[in-house]
Amino acid sequence: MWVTQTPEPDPADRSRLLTPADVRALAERFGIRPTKTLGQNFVIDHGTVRRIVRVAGVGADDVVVEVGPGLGSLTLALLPHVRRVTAIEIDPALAEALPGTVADHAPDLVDRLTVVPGDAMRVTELPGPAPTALVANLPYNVSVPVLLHLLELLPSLERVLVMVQAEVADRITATPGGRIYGVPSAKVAWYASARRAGAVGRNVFWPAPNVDSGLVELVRRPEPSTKAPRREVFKVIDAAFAQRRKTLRAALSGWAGSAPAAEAALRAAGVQPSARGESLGIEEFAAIAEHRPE
Ligand SMILES: C[S@@+](CC[C@H](N)C(=O)[O-])C[C@H]1O[C@@H](n2cnc3c(N)ncnc32)[C@H](O)[C@@H]1O
Repeated sequence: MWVTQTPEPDPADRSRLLTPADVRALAERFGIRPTKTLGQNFVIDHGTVRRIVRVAGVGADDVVVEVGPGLGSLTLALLPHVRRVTAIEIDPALAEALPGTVADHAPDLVDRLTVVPGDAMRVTELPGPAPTALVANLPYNVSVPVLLHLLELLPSLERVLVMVQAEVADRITATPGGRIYGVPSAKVAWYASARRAGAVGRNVFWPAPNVDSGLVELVRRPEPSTKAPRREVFKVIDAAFAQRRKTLRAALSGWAGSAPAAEAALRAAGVQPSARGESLGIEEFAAIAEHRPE
């Protein structure tokens, strides 16, 4: 269940959150040297994790998936407010350490936590009740594929609040017609409506990344009504943006088999063959996929 505003947490919650000194001490204790390849930038700012929880609007009925709990900064902020947190962590040392950290900082909440060690892009099922929300500070190098994989795998996810690189936040939330509208914007639109939900500076992390971050909120909506399977629609999107400066007639000729076949599919879908992919919404991509020549 979604509440429009989460009440301010009890001030006692603050003592459960990780301070900058806690984060460094935990990393030291577990021998964690943050790596760029795994996007390991840990949040050291109480205000940021509390803000993420507040903007996510999660409440006592929510089963939250968190990707990349790291040392537990966001996990500890989430646990007091929700029914369960299922945390998927690829780094075995971090996955192993997390229950102990939660037991130390919030012993009464450790029963609400399930840690799933592994790659969030490869999970095929999750233990426990169906998740209702994804709330995460995503690893930046894989944020879009992780998001798309979990939206597809977990139809019960109603809402998502993720922190991603600012530029990626712009791309996910872009609407047709602009220069930054592209594959992430169109594919995410298959599942959800997206909006920017705030900016976050780089200094809230240890180590600080070279870029600022942005919050993105997604709200699940019905998939476009089309007879074409999602994979086919995504093939059209990939082809349209692989050569985004070309007309759709040219860009989709490989997908359709020839330029005349692409033109026929576009006309049947009510799309101008001289248009470019950046002008199309998800419904139009779905209509084109539906008219793929036999
Ligand atoms: C940006 S850090 C966020 C850590 C923590 N949530 C925080 O806010 O301090 C990203 C985390 O994702 C983990 N990670 C990276 N790639 C992953 C993947 N494919 N699946 C699951 N976790 C991943 C990293 O090990 C790291 O803990």
